[in-house]
Amino acid sequence: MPARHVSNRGAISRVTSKLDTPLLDKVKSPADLRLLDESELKQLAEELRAETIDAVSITGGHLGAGLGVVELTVALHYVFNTPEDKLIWDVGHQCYPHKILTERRDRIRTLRQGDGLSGFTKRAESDFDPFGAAHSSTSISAGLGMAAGRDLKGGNNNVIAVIGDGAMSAGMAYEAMNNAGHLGSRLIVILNDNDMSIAPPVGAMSAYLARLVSGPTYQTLRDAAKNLVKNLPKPMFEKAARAEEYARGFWTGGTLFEELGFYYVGPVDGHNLEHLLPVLKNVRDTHHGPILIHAVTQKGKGYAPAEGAKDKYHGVAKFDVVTGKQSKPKANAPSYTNVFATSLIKEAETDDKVVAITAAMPDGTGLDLFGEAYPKRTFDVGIAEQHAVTFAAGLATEGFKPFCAIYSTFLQRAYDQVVHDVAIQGLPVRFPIDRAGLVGADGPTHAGAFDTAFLTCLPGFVVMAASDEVELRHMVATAVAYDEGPISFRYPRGEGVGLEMPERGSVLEIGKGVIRREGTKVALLNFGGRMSECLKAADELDAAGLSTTVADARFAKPLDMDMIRRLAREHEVLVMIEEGSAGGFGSHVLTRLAEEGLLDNGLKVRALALPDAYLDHDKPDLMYARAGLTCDGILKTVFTALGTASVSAPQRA
Ligand SMILES: Cc1ncc(C[n+]2csc(CCOP(=O)(O)OP(=O)(O)O)c2C)c(N)n1
Ligand SMILES: CC(=O)[C@@H](O)[C@H](O)COP(=O)(O)O
Ligand SMILES: [Mg+2]
Repeated sequence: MPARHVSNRGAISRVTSKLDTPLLDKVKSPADLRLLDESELKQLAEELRAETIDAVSITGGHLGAGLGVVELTVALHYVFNTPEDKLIWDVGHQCYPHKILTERRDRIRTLRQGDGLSGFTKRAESDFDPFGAAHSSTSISAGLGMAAGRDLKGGNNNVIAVIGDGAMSAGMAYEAMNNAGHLGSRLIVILNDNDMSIAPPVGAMSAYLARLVSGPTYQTLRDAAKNLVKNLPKPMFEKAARAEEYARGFWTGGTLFEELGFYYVGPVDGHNLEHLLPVLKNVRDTHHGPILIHAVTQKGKGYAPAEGAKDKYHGVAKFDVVTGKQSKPKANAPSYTNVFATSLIKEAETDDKVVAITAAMPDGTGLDLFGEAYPKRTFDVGIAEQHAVTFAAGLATEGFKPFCAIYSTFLQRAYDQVVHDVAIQGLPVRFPIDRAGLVGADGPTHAGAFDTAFLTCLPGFVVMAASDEVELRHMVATAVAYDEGPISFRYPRGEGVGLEMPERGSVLEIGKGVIRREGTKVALLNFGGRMSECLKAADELDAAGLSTTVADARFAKPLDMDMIRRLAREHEVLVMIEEGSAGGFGSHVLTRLAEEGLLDNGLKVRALALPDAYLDHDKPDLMYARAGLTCDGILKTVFTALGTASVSAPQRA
């Protein structure tokens, strides 16, 4: 049964460009691009860069990465016969120039908006997107699979995977390269080395690449490369194949890649079409493989505000093109991320066992702040979530209190490590889970939908969710104090509700929830970030004469069964609400109610969770409304349970 995708089917404006782009105007698709003369491509790239900047200034999104691959995008679609030749973008956040060149320029200003273009590559969106992305380091595996499929079918098309230096720090990339080297498939990997991840890169790989790029050969080549590449033997590998070593380590010797069975070509200047085009043509026409082209680029290239920014404008709000000034909405309250980071810093002041781990997301998780306070107790392991979890487990065996901070969606990548290396051994690793629930513009690939379900099924795991920023501060303190085994606490992307914050969190009693307001007929049992919607619904239910209790479960494991039994016995309707998929909090409550016979006496019980579907990107509130997880959805559920569906929600003033 195909997975369902739910999106807003409303109309959306297709704002078109007002820029003067005479060459780009001729290019609706790569077929048009390939009609241009090579001498026109430099100007086309400049127009494409301007269009990308203008579009993202309106939509916001991932700008820096796309600016870094403008020339590469033009060269790849010019040399290769896309979409027959498969072009895969790793992570896919750099795909905006690609989308503009592949029949989507007229929609590029709908990027990341409801019913608009996805911010990543997406199969359902275009034949030019052979593989969906957004989580990093998948492109080589997918490309190798396509190459193997091609060979089985006797096909002859090329497969090209473009992967960044950051994405190359993930284990999956090596698994794929190792297999590619073994298979000897005709696969082209382009390492887009801009010496940047989201933050400056970490790890031995980035040091290795820096050596290759800074090596004397490359430096010399960069000056003389123009002549050299023009005289490059065609195809270069046939001529050099006799000198296997020479062929594999062409120009500068990418030993690491050669050992994995790749022909290494590079480094080449990824912004110089006169370098790129002959190399890509040669690689296209050779029958050797797999080949890795090491392209050196600059994230944010060609836009001064991006080039000058520490994060190279990796992810931006709408901005003024002239000044680069981003228009970020004024925050009404500190973000959950900031509350987590400041709370952890506070705890670490008096507990030197507290350490923190991030997988290449220091800013996004707030561990950049923790790292400023405690640099020796902060570890950025690169885009390597699997390693991060087991590394944290190792720290826990040494008596430390590791806070392994990974977004919900990215924690999915390390699930076996969570089970095998942490849970089964009962190691006290702490999991701060940011971006829990729906995240909005990043869409289904980044939704934090499944962590409650995949953690509550693990014996010995303590699973918490913060219903506001004060609760989050308490949960950080609780996680520091709890040393009996693994513990997680989830919290949403964005701002808190604007509460007065205690200086320091209080340690919560494990497995105990709290009643926020007392009623007698309806009970709303909330787990996580829907608390404000529950309180709004309770106001409306009270106004409709339906006295309503609101409880904060705080824990999905262990459940506060004393409180749940009381709610079930003392109310006619019990509704559980969570920002997660089925199989999580509500499912476990239902199971326990059934086991204890609490469903036998006519209790009207409903479990509100995310639908069994992938929700396309939009504003989070609209997505939650579509999921039935807002005040109106709760009201509708209660009235239907009471059989008073005809009683519509009281008309609001
Ligand atoms: C598995 C996974 N972890 C983390 C992220 C968050 N993330 C998005 S882009 C990025 C950096 C990618 O660096 P690189 O591959 O060098 O691409 P660049 O942005 O430099 O073009 C990260 C860590 C992700 N998309 N997937
Ligand atoms: C492309 C990618 O995966 C990250 O840049 C992600 O989009 C960050 O998400 P936040 O904006 O929620 O930090
Ligand atoms: Mg990079």
